[in-house]
Amino acid sequence: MPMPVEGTPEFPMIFRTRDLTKVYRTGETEVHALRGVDLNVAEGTMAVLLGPSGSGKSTLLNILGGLDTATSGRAFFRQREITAMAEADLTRYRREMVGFVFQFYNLMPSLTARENVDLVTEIASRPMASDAALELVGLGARMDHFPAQLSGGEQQRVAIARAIAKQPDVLLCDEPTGALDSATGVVVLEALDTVTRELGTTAMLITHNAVLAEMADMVIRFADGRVQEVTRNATRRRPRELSW
Ligand SMILES: Nc1ncnc2c1ncn2[C@@H]1O[C@H](COP(=O)(O)OP(=O)(O)OP(=O)(O)O)[C@@H](O)[C@H]1O
Repeated sequence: MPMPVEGTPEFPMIFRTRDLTKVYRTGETEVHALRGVDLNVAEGTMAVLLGPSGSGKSTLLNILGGLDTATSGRAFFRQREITAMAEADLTRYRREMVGFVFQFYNLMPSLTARENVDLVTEIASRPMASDAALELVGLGARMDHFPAQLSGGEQQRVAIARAIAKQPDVLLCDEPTGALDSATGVVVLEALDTVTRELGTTAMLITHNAVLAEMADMVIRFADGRVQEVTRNATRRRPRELSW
């Protein structure tokens, strides 16, 4: 079957970047974190980003998510140029469109799982119910538990529920299983896989585990601040089907 032509109305892009660069300056030192990134990510894609430590993966995700700004080049979210947004627009973009999941869960220890998710749903414009979000990640029975009463994997699933409860258009995940053993990691990735399939959410997932490439539609390999290679899988496999 021929590959669909990217960027057509039938196959629209959610993210596009053109010659995106990022230079961090600390005193006299310059770090070229991104050295010209050109990338197209189609709507509804599960993208996995692989590459050595320091190759620029987090920097790219942070710019796409409006947490950081580029030094030069352009990045678009659909028809909107992220790299041209003023601070207030970036904040609105981030709040309405983007869900983040990080390696560390950043839950409020004094709030239950449900209350942690409520924090986001209360300020979102079209949230799903917190209970429904927690059900989606398999924590329906644990909604009234505090973070200290939950395992690491369960806490990360609360963080995923929190990220998806506002029904973001895109979910950006920076090493979400980095702090978990592989058995727990599979459960967390299953939750991510399920919610993104059910909600049709585009996801970009940074990992050091090359096995996870198989759960992606699109695999982006980074090296030295550049996209070294983009490959596509005909089908995306369930995390539990992967051999770890
Ligand atoms: N805020 C910052 N100030 C200065 N340098 C930074 C900053 N953030 C990142 N860098 C540098 O930019 C480069 C790219 O970092 P980045 O975190 O994007 O890489 P990464 O591929 O995500 O790495 P890892 O897999 O270790 O998370 C690194 O050399 C890093 O030290």
